[in-house]
Amino acid sequence: MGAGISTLFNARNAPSGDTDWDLSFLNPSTSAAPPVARGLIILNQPFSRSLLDGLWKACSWHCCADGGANRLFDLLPDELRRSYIPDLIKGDLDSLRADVRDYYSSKGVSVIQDHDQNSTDLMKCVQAIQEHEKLESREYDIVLLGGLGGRLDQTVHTLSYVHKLRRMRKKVFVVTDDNISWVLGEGQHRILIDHDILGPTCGLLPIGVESTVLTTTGLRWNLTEARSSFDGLISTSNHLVPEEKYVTINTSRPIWWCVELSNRKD
Ligand SMILES: Nc1ncnc2c1ncn2[C@@H]1O[C@H](COP(=O)(O)OP(=O)(O)OP(=O)(O)O)[C@@H](O)[C@H]1O
Ligand SMILES: Cc1ncc(C[n+]2csc(CCO)c2C)c(N)n1
Repeated sequence: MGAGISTLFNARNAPSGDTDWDLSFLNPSTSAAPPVARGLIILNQPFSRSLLDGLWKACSWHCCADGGANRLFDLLPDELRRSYIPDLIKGDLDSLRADVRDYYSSKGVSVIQDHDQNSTDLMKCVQAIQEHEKLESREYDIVLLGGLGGRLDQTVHTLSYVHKLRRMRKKVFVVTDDNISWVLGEGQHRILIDHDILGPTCGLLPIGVESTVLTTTGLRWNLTEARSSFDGLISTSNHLVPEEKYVTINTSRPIWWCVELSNRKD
């Protein structure tokens, strides 16, 4: 594959469909300054302190989707709460508690109520990050904390919405205590694997497409020009190979890729 290290953090300018992925922002022991701007959207789902700490540091803009602010507030001890002040709380605000709203308002956080009943709080927050990008004239990768694995309708919404966001060529990662996952657009991908934080399991999920043709390297059960579909073959419970530095995936259509996060329980 043609893309070298210099394009690692520059996927938007990479040749279409030829993308390198670096997840070093997940590793708290990686001290390098963030090479890209990232926005964190905290959704209303449980998450651990260690996951929050890592993602908070990796992102320069922080937003809570409605009840996501309750999660942030409740997870932090009083003396630490003031070190984790989001830039924005946004949603229809049917979940945000009054005490949480009062606390963050008193710290100067914008709390924006959007009553639109045709868009979810997740969508409202992505809209906010787009507005922020315009103001700052720079693009942000997006990290969603939560959104998979709770209510099935919300989970499918996250899968669908992030699948649709790929058209904007944004990097959108969905992170939970169990997984990091994102949509690989059609083409060739090379994913740098830090075995200290990723694995052992992973999956390639043909959600939102009729079918896709996959060729992989770096997995225990590789695929070669194999057609995958929701109604047919799906690679679940696959494994990373400990000796392999990269996983490569070629896909003819967009596909959800997920990889387990290790050492994340606290
Ligand atoms: N059980 C869940 N499973 C998965 N994601 C969730 C769940 N609950 C909330 N979320 C995510 O967190 C966001 C904020 O949720 P919150 O509970 O504050 O509002 P909601 O009324 O449930 O969501 P919405 O208004 O978006 O329908 C949601 O937009 C969704 O992305
Ligand atoms: C066809 C259709 N189905 C469901 C909803 C409900 N809905 C979707 S997003 C949202 C906002 C939640 O904060 C609500 C209530 C709708 N509008 N249209």
